[in-house]
Amino acid sequence: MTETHEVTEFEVGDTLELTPDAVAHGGSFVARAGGRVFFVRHTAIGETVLAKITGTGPKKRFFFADAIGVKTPSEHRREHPWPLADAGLRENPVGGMEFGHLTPQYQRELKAQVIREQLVRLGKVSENSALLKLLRVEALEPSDLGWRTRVYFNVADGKISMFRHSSSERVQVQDFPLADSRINSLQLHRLNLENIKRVDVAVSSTGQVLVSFAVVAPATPRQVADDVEKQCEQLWGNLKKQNISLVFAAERKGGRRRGERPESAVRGAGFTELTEELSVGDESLEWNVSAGGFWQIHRSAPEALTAAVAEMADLNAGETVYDLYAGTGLFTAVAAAEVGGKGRVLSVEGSPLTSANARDNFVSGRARLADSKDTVIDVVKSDVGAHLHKLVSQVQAGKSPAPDAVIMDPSREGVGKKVIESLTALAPKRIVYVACDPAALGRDTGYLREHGWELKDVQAFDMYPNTHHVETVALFAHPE
Ligand SMILES: C[S@@+](CC[C@H](N)C(=O)[O-])C[C@H]1O[C@@H](n2cnc3c(N)ncnc32)[C@H](O)[C@@H]1O
Repeated sequence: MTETHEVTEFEVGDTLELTPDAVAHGGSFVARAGGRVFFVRHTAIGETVLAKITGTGPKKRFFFADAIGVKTPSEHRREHPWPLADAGLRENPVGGMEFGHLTPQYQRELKAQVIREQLVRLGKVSENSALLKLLRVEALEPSDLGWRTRVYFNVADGKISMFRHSSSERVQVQDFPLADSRINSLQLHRLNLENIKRVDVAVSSTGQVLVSFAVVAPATPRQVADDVEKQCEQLWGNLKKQNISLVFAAERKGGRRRGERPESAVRGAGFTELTEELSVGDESLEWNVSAGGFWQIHRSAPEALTAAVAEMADLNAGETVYDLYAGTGLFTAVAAAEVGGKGRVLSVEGSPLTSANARDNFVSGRARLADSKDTVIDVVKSDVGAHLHKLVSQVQAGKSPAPDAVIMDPSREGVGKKVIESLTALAPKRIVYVACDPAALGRDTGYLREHGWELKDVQAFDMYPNTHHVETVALFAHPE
């Protein structure tokens, strides 16, 4: 017998009462009403809200909605730390702090639920697995604010601004509570930024501040630089003494023509790269990172992630390691010290700028410890999939050493099927997967399991407090 359910027709703009019963990947919550599924933002599991429908899925099979009023609040609610991002105070709040209305501990519980759900649903890991039952998302620091060392602002009417949640509408801002206090203390909102489209600010662990301005044509970086530098000096005093550098570059629109040299201007302290540092015992590792090059954005991420990766990779002296999606070489440096002078590390990164940073960091020796002084480190600028494809035949022909372990830390889209096929052919003993998107990790876990790999360990870190994002580190190996 077929059961029939009455289905209510809904339209964008309708309001209705909803009580979510689960958290979804992406920061919304799942609720059901009138035979339909709703993905509701700015709420929590178990609370009843008045929600307004903001969009629909294909054939109106599901709907997107925003909570616009709370009828029965969750016990996990708190006052949002940033009124501009508080959906309780305004419709269409500023984005970037979509979990701010929830206590940090509850945010971490939700993130753990999302990781578990993606690993079970897409990765086909058993929901009864002890690894998933024991999974907790660890806080990196006591405070859930002030952790971002990299922030960008758009410019609207000459003033720094940020986008409303899922919108291209910009709102002028005075500060950003997730930003490191050194960024907020610059009071960038006091600058008049005519002819500037975007401002990127980065502070390093060594106390440098790099402010990059994207200049809109027909104005040129040099035309804009003197005026902005003057304003910055009035606001912050002598830039060299303050260790602040200003970089002005033409806004990049659809890439540049071959051979075209971008005009740029540098003012203040004059550096265009930041030096990042990580203490390791009595020594320290250093990496130079260009403006626009990749570095982990949470202040404590390098320490937490290198510890988790080193523990899971469990490297031995003399081993060969691949560090894929290697950035400026954070994990390459740690792996090189573990495998020592008789080992080797292959560091593959696709961005020309970031890969050039990595090369320089290892050639100069700044990212080497005494133990890795003589380690062979090959820095390759390439797409990971394309390079692994080439390596499979080289390794099989005995022209290149097979990897004992692979570390991979892709961008949000994950690694995909082809990379996993190549890795399976290369047959490392361990694969450590650092994932910033639980859905991509879930999907890739499914592919890895299809190729005989087993999930052996999983740890998660709250590297993005007050947002729905989370970082997961997973270990895969073949069954014993
Ligand atoms: C999340 S970052 C990780 C960087 C590094 N592991 C770290 O912790 O500093 C991912 C890096 O992968 C690079 N990347 C993304 N897709 C790539 C691809 N298909 N091939 C090579 N590199 C890629 C990006 O440029 C970025 O530097």
